[in-house]
Amino acid sequence: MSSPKVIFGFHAVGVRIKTAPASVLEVLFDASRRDARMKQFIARAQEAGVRLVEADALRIAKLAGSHGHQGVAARVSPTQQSHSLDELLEGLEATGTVPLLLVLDGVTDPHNLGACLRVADGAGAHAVIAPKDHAAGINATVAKVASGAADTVPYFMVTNLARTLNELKERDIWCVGTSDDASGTLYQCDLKRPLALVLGAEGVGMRQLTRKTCDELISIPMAGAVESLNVSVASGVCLYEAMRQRQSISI
Ligand SMILES: C[S@@+](CC[C@H](N)C(=O)[O-])C[C@H]1O[C@@H](n2cnc3c(N)ncnc32)[C@H](O)[C@@H]1O
Repeated sequence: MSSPKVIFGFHAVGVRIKTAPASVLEVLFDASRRDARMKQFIARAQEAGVRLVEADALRIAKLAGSHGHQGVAARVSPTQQSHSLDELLEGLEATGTVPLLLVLDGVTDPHNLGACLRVADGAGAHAVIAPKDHAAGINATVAKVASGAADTVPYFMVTNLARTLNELKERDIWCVGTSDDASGTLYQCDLKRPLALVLGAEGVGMRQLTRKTCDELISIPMAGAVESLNVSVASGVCLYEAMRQRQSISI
């Protein structure tokens, strides 16, 4: 995963300071903001020993390339993803951890990818996997929307998604595809086993080959007039159902 050179927003910058302070080259903050959130942010940055630079909102907006910076932006060096997908899976196997993976087949909108990473982090997914072609990479917008999860959830972009799904199946990871026209539902599906949840692109859903490669297809019940959910919302519904089943929490 190559991280952005500039990240912005309280969450994205705060998580980077917390998880990889050495990669933070400098943090620019809007010196005219004197509110409690900014004061707390500055105190934590000082505690972590990162370089703080006072700046005005215009300079921060220019650096961030966006007005959604909340008065905070950071120049960061890329954090090297320390492992490959294989190494990650072997690590899970070695520790007896049941894999929970989110596979996104062609999600191109950075806001959707950011939201998927955020919910993957929330639900404890071990990685997000996407094809190299036809998918968004991690950029500053993704990092901002992900609120720090772009630094905590490994994102693997693979050359051939169908081949990767077959490799997951060889490792006994059950590949569950999601589509609003599938006859089985999420709630009938056993999500406690080693699992890859496969979601499709914003407009067209999963590609045919991806669909065919899945072990099972499921739908999320829709009670209203709208046919489908946004992909990040669907990711959240599926991942949290997996989390609920695994923790045997009743809701
Ligand atoms: C906006 S939807 C795409 C809808 C598209 N018409 C299709 O054929 O899947 C994006 C993705 O979210 C997931 N999704 C959305 N609503 C769903 C539902 N009701 N059941 C299962 N998956 C759903 C699927 O993975 C879908 O590919």
